[in-house]
Amino acid sequence: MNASHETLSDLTGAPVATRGPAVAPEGLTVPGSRPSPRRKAGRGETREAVLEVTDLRVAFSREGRTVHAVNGLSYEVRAGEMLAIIGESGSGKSVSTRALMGLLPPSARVTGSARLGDTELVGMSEKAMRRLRGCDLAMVFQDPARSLNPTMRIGAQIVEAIRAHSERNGLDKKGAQARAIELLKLVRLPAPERRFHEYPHQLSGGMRQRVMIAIALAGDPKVLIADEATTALDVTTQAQIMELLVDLQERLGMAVIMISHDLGLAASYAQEVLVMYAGKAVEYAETEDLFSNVRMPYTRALLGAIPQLTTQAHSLLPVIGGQPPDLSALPQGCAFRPRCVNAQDDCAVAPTLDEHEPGHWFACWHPAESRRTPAAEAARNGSTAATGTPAATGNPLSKGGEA
Ligand SMILES: Nc1ncnc2c1ncn2[C@@H]1O[C@H](COP(=O)(O)OP(=O)(O)OP(=O)(O)O)[C@@H](O)[C@H]1O
Repeated sequence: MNASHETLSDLTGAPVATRGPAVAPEGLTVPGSRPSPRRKAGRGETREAVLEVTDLRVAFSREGRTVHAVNGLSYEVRAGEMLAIIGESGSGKSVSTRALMGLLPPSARVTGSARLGDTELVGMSEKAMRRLRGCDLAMVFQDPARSLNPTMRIGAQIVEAIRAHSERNGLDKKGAQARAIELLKLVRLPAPERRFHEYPHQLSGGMRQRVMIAIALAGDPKVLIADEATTALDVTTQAQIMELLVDLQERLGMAVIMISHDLGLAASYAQEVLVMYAGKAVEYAETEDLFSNVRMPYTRALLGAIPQLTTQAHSLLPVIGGQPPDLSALPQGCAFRPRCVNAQDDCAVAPTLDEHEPGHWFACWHPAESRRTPAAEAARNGSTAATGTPAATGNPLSKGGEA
């Protein structure tokens, strides 16, 4: 844990969010007033990368064929920040993160590198992975009802998770119970002492997801992966859970990888966004930069596939014309070529993911025109100075972004 961040006991009972973004009356952070995201490449980045993924590949053997689900994925996540991984269904979002957790079936072959601090995750033995999983690296899934044991009280489930890490935390049963209550307070479950003794079916969907987050926090993770963690929730609860994650990430100095098909959520809460197609990163930038200056035709298509970027659109899965590629017979060149409005003959050669503008990476020979022309930049800087507010932060989609 980063020493500059608060400890768990500092946090429980302490007032919420004493620095950083503005605080809503209920103590929840306000997405529109979040601080500007920072990025490594040449912008004076100060925060450390806690997870560095390099050329990650995952292939499954299935019925005599090889399914190339992840095809050379690289990114990094820093302490206290959120990276959103977005993309169509089947683009490799879940497989790429499950590979980090060692949660893939034996038919999966994982290569490349994923370094969590000094620890290499790829190729790690199951025994070592069991020690690390839920500890340095934790995951929250879409359906808390299925992840929780319906026959166990929630307190007992959290205590079990804490006790699983007793080698590290040195807590006996009583200490673990006290910590479980602290965790329930930390995730702002109402009436934590009472809820401790309740069963999952007595809680709402949002409360159950808070319990799952408490379990994920039991090992004091450096990186929390939220795989469609709010998809099953109504829009209001979704926002509350996202705000909770943002708050925890900032206060505990934890990095969060948010996997989502919801571009609006990514735009509202993440510092950086990585867009995946056919198991590859095709666009990668700070959130505001990406959504206000989309260069990759696939990202544009994803944005264009959302009928209206209103709150109602939050649960819609973007669907774009044409079929996603067959991952066991990927086409030569750019995998998006058959569906791309800008495709030309030279797309038969695969473009690499390059940093075409400072901090803005994309893999395309014929991208959309950049909005970062000198004139546009001058106008943009002028308008930001004129308003005196972090106009470029928050949810760019709701501020007349690229969509
Ligand atoms: N066990 C498996 N064997 C073979 N192929 C698999 C296996 N698990 C996943 N895949 C394939 O890997 C590809 C990527 O799947 P993944 O679940 O990562 O997609 P995703 O982007 O998370 O999609 P969604 O948003 O629908 O969850 C898919 O084509 C999927 O069919």
